[in-house]
Formats: sequence, C-alpha cells, structure tokens
Amino acid sequence: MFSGGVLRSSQQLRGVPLFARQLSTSPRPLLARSYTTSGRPNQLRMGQTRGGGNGQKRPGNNSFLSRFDRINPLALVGAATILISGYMLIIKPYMEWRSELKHRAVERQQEEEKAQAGYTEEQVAKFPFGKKTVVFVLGGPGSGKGTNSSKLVDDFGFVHLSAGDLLRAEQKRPVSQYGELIAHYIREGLIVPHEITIGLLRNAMMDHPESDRFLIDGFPRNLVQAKAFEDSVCKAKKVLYFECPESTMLERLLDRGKTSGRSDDNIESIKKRFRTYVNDSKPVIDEYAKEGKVMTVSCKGSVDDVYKVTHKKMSDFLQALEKTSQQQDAK
Ligand SMILES: Nc1ncnc2c1ncn2[C@@H]1O[C@H](COP(=O)(O)OP(=O)(O)O)[C@@H](O)[C@H]1O
Ligand SMILES: O=c1ccn([C@@H]2O[C@H](COP(=O)(O)OP(=O)(O)O)[C@@H](O)[C@H]2O)c(=O)[nH]1
Repeated sequence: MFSGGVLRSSQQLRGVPLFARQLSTSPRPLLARSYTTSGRPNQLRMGQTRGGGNGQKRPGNNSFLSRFDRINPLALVGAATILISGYMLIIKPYMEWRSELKHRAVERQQEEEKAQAGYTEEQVAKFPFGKKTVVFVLGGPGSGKGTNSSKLVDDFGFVHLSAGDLLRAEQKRPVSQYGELIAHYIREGLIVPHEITIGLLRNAMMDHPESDRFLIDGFPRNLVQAKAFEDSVCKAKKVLYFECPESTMLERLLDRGKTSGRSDDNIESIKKRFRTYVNDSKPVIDEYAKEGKVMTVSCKGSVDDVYKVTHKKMSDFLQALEKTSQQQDAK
C-alpha cells in the first residue's frame, strides 16, 4: 500500500492516523515542527536530531516520543478534523436513523398487538350497551352533522363518534387489514361493509365506559346496517336528522374540500355520495320516522341559527328521557 521509497519504516509510524502518515511521508522537504516548553516553535530538519547537527542518531532517537517530532501538527489537526466530520456527517446520522427505525418497529408492533387484542367476547357481552343513550345523527353529506355534533358534546356531555372519522382513522392505521378497502369505498362514495363499521363503533363505545350518552354521526347509512347495529349493539333512542337541499350540500362540500384534505370532497365523489344517500341512506330516516324517533332540523340559516334549533330539540328530548326514567324508577 505504501509504495515508494519515502516511507522507509512503516514500523515507525504504526499507531499514527493514515492521513498523518501520508503527509509526514510527503516527498516534499518537509519541515517538522516541534514545540519547546516556552511555546516557541523549534524547527528541525527532517532526520536532524536535537542533539546536534552531525546527523548521527542518539541511542534514544527511536523512542516513542521522538516519533512525534516528525509529524506535522497540521496534518494531525487535519486528520482529527476528518475523523470528527466523518463521525458527525456519516456515523452519527446513521446511528440515529437505525435507532429511529428500531423505535418505529416497536411502536408498530405495540399498535398491532393492541388492535388484534381489541375486546374479548366476554368483555363485549358484559358491556351495558342497552343502558346507554344512543342518538343517531343523520342527513346528507355536508348537511351539518359534524358541525352540530361537536357543539352538542360541549353542551350535553355526549361522546361524539363519527363513523366516517373512525373509518378514516382505521384506513390510516399502518397495520390495518382494511386500509385499501376503506379507501376505495370512501372515494367511490359507497358504504363500507357494516361488520367493519359496527366493530369500530362498538370498540369506540367501549373505550368510554364512563359515558352514558353517545352521538353516532353518519351511521347507519342503509337498512341492513341499522338492523345489524340494533341486533349486535343496541337500539338508538332518537335520530337527529339534518334536512338539507342538495344544492346547499354541494356548495358546502366544495367549500370544505378546499381545506379538508378528504379524498371524497371533490365533485365526482360528491355526486356518487348523493346517489348513495338517496338510494340507501334516506330510507333509514324514513323508517325511523315511522317509529316516531326522528327530530328534524333544517340546515338553512347560519351555523348559530341551525344550532339554536338543534340545541332546543336535544334539550327537550333529554328532559323527556329523564322524566321517563324517573317515572320508571318510582314504580
Ligand atoms: N349552517 C351552516 N352554514 C354554513 N356552513 C355550514 C353550516 N353548517 C355547516 N357548515 C359547513 O358545511 C360544511 C359541511 O358541514 P359538516 O358539519 O362537516 O357536514 P357533515 O358532517 O354532515 O358532512 C363544513 O365546512 C361546515 O363548516
Ligand atoms: O357508516 C358509514 C359511515 C361512512 N362511510 C363512508 O365514509 C364516507 C364519509 O362519511 P362521513 O359521514 O364522514 O361524511 P359525509 O359524507 O356525511 O360528509 C361515506 O361516503 C362512506 O363512504 C361508510 O361507509 N359507512
């Protein structure tokens, strides 16, 4: 490796960084610089010894310390700089990247374990779904379900479960087996198979065992879903329905699409969602209306105006519910 006659004894330089060795063995007549105790440089010619100018080496000349007399300190500084830069620019970022990868893998595994664990059949069977007050919030896409639900949470202590939000969260979960399927159904404005949505809703209710009131927003979207939920979870006590003309919904959705980042707030998906709403979802509202469960609120007017009506209707319903439960307790 070290060819040429310049480096006469590689033995002499063992333990000195490569960069320093190469510089110190440069064919240029190098002036090796050492320092006296007073700090002044003490310049010696290559091969010249401290003892005198006759070129004869003293017995101690080959000692460990004397080797450093021949090394240019600038070369040492250069070598050190290269080593430190190499560490900072390559080794350190590489080690940080490895540690980040490890951290992410652990997080993913924990998430997967949690998702797979879910709730046991026994836990589900024991959960008192029937004692909860469940209100479905229905209406076409963009009719104001989410906007009003958030306000009802603050005023009446509901837990707000948006079926659409739960599906979007499931879609984003890296280890979800349903991610692609959900993405497809949402983009096409279709209804995701109800087993998935009901499983998410049921788990989300069980995540809040302390709460007695749940607003389930944007669900059920067809009669099959409604029946499956009633059979496997519970019956809704009331339905809050936002009545809204298609032209208003379209305008609001296109406006929301400017910032929502949702894959379905675009004209093609919106048209498909309207079709699904008319064919599949509206019949659910009609069915609950026959049972006398529907409170209808018009979406026309400002956000505050619409919420004022919503608040009044919800307040009346909860008061009536309270009265009924007191009467039952008194019997
Ligand atoms: N009364 C209203 N007047 C004007 N814009 C509204 C009103 N209610 C809701 N919006 C807006 O319309 C869009 C759709 O409302 P949102 O509550 O998200 O509907 P949904 O949950 O039914 O899809 C949102 O951007 C919201 O801010
Ligand atoms: O029970 C549900 C609720 C929502 N979705 C899907 O999620 C989309 C968005 O629903 P969300 O209620 O979030 O929004 P909206 O259409 O009411 O604005 C729908 O078009 C469906 O594709 C579904 O499949 N099942």
